[in-house]
Amino acid sequence: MVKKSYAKVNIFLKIAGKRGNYHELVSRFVRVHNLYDKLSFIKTHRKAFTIIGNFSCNLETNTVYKAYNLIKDYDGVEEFFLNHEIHIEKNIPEFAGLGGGSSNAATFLLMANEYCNLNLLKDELCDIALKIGADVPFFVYEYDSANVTGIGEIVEKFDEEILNIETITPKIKCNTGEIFKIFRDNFYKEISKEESKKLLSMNSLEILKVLDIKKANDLYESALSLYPQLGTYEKKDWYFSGTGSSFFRINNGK
Ligand SMILES: C[C@@](CO)(OP(=O)(O)O)[C@H](O)COP(=O)(O)OP(=O)(O)OC[C@H]1O[C@@H](n2ccc(N)nc2=O)[C@H](O)[C@@H]1O
Ligand SMILES: Nc1ncnc2c1ncn2[C@@H]1O[C@H](COP(=O)(O)OP(=O)(O)O)[C@@H](O)[C@H]1O
Repeated sequence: MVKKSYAKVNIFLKIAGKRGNYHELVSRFVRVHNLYDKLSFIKTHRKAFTIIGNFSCNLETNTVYKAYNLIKDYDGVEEFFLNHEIHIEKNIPEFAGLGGGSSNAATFLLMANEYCNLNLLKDELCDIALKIGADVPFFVYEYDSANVTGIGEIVEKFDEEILNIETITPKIKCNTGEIFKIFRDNFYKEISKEESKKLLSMNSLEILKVLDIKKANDLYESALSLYPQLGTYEKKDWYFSGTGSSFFRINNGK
């Protein structure tokens, strides 16, 4: 019972509006094939819910624990996790804009659905996923590439060639909430409907040909103003994922 839990990057990330304290996104999410954690369920006699892994967070804030709490009342789930430990081999850096925690929660839901015979449909898993975090639905659908809108709940598969993505993650702990706040106060702008339609229809390689790092990610300038050290990692053909701190480039055809 082992499953890979992939990282993602945001090829582009634009803001389309406000929803309460949140912001609506227009974004292309793409799975990073060579960067993943591994989740496994291993039989145990411990008789207590257990997650084993190299995290900086405590159990209560772990996304996998949040996911467990949302499904534990389904038949057989509690019993299953009294008898199986969850092991997570962490390779995706945290606070990285690579969605590691969100990906782990989605992978856990997919595995629990299978091994506890819950028979939940993807759309039902997506409703649960959204309660954990905005990026979790993307990972539940297991698409290589998708257009993601709303605050993350609208996920539409995008057909394109598999991208060979290289990432670097500076050791800078970017705070997502702080970055959105600076954006709202100092850099706020909304993408137009026409621009949004255009980007959502273009493939990722085309998009990156026409956008530079600042135009591709509306949150980059806000992140840079909070964490100026990020600027030292800026290089030609590299882009910024989510709220950072990771930069990425595409190596297809190189
Ligand atoms: C912007 C993205 C794009 O992938 O950044 P990364 O986390 O990947 O870097 C994500 O959607 C982030 O989602 P997630 O990391 O789950 O954010 P949350 O923990 O839910 O939100 C932390 C805080 O950021 C702000 N927030 C988050 C998401 C959003 N669409 N609008 C917001 O304004 C809110 O103030 C919220 O309290
Ligand atoms: N299973 C998990 N793996 C990694 N981080 C987690 C997990 N559960 C909760 N977190 C917490 O989530 C935050 C980072 O989220 P993560 O998804 O790794 O990165 P990002 O939001 O930068 O893409 C940190 O506060 C981290 O401690």
